[in-house]
Amino acid sequence: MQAVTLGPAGTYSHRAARAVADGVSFRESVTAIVEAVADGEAERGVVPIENSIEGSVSESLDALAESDVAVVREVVTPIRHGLLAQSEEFSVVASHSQALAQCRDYLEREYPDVDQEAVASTARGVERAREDPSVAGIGHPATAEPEGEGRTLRVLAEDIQDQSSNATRFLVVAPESERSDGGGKTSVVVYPGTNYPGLLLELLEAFADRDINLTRIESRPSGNRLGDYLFHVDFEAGLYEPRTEAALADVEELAANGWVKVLGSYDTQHVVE
Ligand SMILES: O=C(O)C(=O)C[C@]1(C(=O)O)C=C[C@@H](O)C=C1
Repeated sequence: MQAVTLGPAGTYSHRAARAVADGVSFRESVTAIVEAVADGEAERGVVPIENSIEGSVSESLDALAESDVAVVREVVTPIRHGLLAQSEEFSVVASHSQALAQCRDYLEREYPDVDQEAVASTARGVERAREDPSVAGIGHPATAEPEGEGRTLRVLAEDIQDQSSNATRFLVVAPESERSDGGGKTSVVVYPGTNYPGLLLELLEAFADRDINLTRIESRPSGNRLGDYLFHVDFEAGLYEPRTEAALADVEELAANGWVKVLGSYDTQHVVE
């Protein structure tokens, strides 16, 4: 199985993708990854969806809501950041915005005068540090060694994330035709297309009445107008279960003026390294 994920080589997404695919190639954004799967260019895509410190990756949520793909697995992996540079003498830290945010307190405490630069991925920041002595990157410590040509960086500090138990959840996306009914979890996106007192309560009751545990609910702007939202809902039940069918029938009814996108059922895989 071939997968596309966020590049270049050495990103945390790459580490997650390696656990589910034999071959991995790269794109520059999560939107491009989801599009590659939707357009049939790739069999699988691996995108970060949520981090235990920084919360949701909104670009991934929006790409899932906008494209016709299925979710076939989730991968949860610990994120332990290192600070990598040619020497202690740097004036810029370059990394993915999520990684910079996960290390906010550390950077403010240890390097208050250093500028922060958001780049497309942690590996892209490490690449910048390899080329430029005034730049440090934040990334997996193993990326201090280049995969091919290039300078080996010093690992100036390890475990610099603001909470020791930092973890990111990735979703594995597949073509829509591979959507599965089997699995312990299911993801749906609901656009009610209406707004009245108690709407959200009714949405939640559809699951509560069937004793289905929600693991996440996240609202995102629909993009149509201010105050108009769609909801990403993840829950602990499979589409094959009658209680899920009953809950989703209620959800379809309350979204009669909008739409419900069922992304599919899947299981969780924990990847330690
Ligand atoms: O830049 C990377 O290494 C990525 O794979 C992206 C990403 C993210 O978007 O959250 C993945 C895991 C970490 O939380 C930090 C960055």
